[in-house]
Amino acid sequence: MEDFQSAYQEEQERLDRALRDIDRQLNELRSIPVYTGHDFTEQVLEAGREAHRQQLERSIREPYFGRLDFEERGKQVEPLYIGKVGVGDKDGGKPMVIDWRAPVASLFYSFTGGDTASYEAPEGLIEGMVYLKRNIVIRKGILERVADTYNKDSEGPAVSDEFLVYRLGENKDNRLRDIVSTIQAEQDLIIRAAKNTALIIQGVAGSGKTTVALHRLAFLLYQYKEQIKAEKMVIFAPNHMFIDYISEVLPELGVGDIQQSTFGDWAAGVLGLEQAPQDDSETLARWFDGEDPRKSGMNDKNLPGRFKGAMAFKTIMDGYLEQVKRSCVPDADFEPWEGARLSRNTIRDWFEGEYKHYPIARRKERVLARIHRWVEMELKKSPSAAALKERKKKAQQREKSFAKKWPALEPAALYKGLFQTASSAAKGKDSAGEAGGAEPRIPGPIVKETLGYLKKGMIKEEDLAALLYLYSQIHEIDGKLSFDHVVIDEAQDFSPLQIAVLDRFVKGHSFTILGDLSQGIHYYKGVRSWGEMQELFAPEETAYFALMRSYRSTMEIIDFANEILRRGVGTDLLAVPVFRSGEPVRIKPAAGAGRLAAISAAMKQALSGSHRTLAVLTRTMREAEELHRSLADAGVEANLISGGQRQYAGGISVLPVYLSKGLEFDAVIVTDVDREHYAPSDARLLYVGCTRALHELWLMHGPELPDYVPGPEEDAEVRGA
Ligand SMILES: Nc1ncnc2c1ncn2[C@@H]1O[C@H](COP(=O)(O)OP(=O)(O)OP(=O)(O)O)[C@@H](O)[C@H]1O
Repeated sequence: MEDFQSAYQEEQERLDRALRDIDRQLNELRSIPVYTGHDFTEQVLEAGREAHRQQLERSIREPYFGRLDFEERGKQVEPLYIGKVGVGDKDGGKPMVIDWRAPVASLFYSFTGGDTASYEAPEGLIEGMVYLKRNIVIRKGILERVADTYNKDSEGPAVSDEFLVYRLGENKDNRLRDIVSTIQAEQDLIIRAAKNTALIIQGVAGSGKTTVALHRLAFLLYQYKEQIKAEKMVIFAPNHMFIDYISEVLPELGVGDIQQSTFGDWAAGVLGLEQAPQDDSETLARWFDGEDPRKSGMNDKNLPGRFKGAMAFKTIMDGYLEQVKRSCVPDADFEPWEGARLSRNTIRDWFEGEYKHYPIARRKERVLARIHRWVEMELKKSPSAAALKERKKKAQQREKSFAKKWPALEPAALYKGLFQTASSAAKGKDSAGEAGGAEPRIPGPIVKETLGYLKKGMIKEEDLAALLYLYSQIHEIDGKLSFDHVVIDEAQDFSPLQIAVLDRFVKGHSFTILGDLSQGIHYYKGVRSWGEMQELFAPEETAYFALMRSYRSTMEIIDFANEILRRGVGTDLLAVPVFRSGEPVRIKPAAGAGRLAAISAAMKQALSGSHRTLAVLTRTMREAEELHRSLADAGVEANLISGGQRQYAGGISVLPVYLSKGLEFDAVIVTDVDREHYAPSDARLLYVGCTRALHELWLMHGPELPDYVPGPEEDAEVRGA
């Protein structure tokens, strides 16, 4: 106790000094008149002062969150204070606060006990000894808490989780938050991994994947500030509501301007589509409301989304593109007027020889421009002004009609051509080889269905990766379209082709790809193993990480959800909980006439404590709508969340499980947990629902629980296990 008091006293004194110093620096900066003139050098200096002012203003509210006493070999022990923003000493000496992204700050995260500690600095490996690791909570300039997670002199555990558990026990509002003060060693490795590597991260539910990805972006911007720009980085998220949910983290970390998009929106922009095709949420709604092709005997290879996302489909497209290239140049000489002729062989030589290294649409452009130049040279040979005028007119018309003889080299036209060729080949009008249909071929039902809607001018989400691939083969991907770094969240729902296509838009395979195979609920698309994505890169271009610890939910909830996975999926990707205990999982009957009353009672109880967010999860959108209506009739107010939703408001939400992916709530009530709603193949879906809960989980069940759900008595066993 005495120790604690002296630590608190010490930190209070140090904080007072730090705040006085920051305040003095701020006042000095504020006393310099703001420059509004036109001198460029002065403008740059003013921008620098403004950025510094903003940093100090952020810093004065919470200057730092951690302290590490480190003795670098051969030097003296020094207390290092670590904050979200680095603050220099007023007199230009040692920094008063070290930015959490600086090399030395990595020790604060990576040190997990032991006699020596080391970190990578630009000048090489620095070794030494850690004496103290301390978490310090400061809010609005007031010291609230001091907690030592390591003290070399104490007898306690090497590094304690106490502060982490305190942080995890807090209730959440409607936004994801930064975790700079409690980043764990295994997360820090990912955050600080080198830029030019395709990182593939398998992380159990609640292991911090989304959070880690956002911190990694902030790290990359700090570490590689000369090479990358915020506006050239993108995070692909599953839907707009999720983008809203994560929108606070980057500003909290002092980072702005990073693009946040869905794959569909971005693809629509590149392809020049007026709007993104049928939103993923519509496909999901249809799928979960009953249109499940597995029921009509469609297998994995015949599922359009899986087929069109496979690398075998790229091979088929490559075959077709080769055919287009071969037959692209019109099989005719060009004759601008009688007596002048450019042979088809010359034109083909230009196309296939000189311009070979250009993408195909560029080649066509170049050839047509060259023909035009040739015409101009020929025109100069005209015998008279009248002949010149006459020839010019004719040549203009004939150049136009010659250009029209070329096929339209645009992704949509080529894509349709591919399916038309495949259709003719299947009808035996054409040989399989000429159809670009060298094995493997496009399955007949997919050809028929796709052609059906392409002819009506429609495009589906499942076609986007292929269209972008064709785009990348036809056009140059210029600087405007390329990225410095790409983050893909919920990557288990991405196809290998999507990643392969994105690879063409990103420099140096600079990817952070995160997902959880146990949450792969989109059976009609996505990957079944990370190997499918690793294969896209050379071994030295990629690295794989697994995050097994789950930080979101209590031990009771994680043990319960693990059991669903163990029984229903048979996977060994089970989450390891942080030692944080809470309420037992409640499994209550709620069927027939008493269903609504039971759900309302559970909601009331779940909200009786300090919980701020509650989700009531149904299996389908239709059921969510019905339940929301019934609750409103009974006077219970809640937000209904549907597919197109752009914002997440917090409070009480009613939504289908599949839309809750990526989100989290203080308490979760999953309704209708019975065999009718959750088939044997739905264990992953139920797992997603259960792992959304931070502190409390309720399962409201019908007559018979699915086999993979532990019953009320068994749950006690699961907990005791
Ligand atoms: N090191 C940490 N310290 C404190 N909180 C953490 C830490 N890591 C993760 N969390 C918290 O755990 C929760 C889950 O994080 P996040 O949503 O990023 O996980 P996820 O792996 O993307 O989850 P899911 O796959 O289930 O969507 C968040 O509340 C986050 O703040």
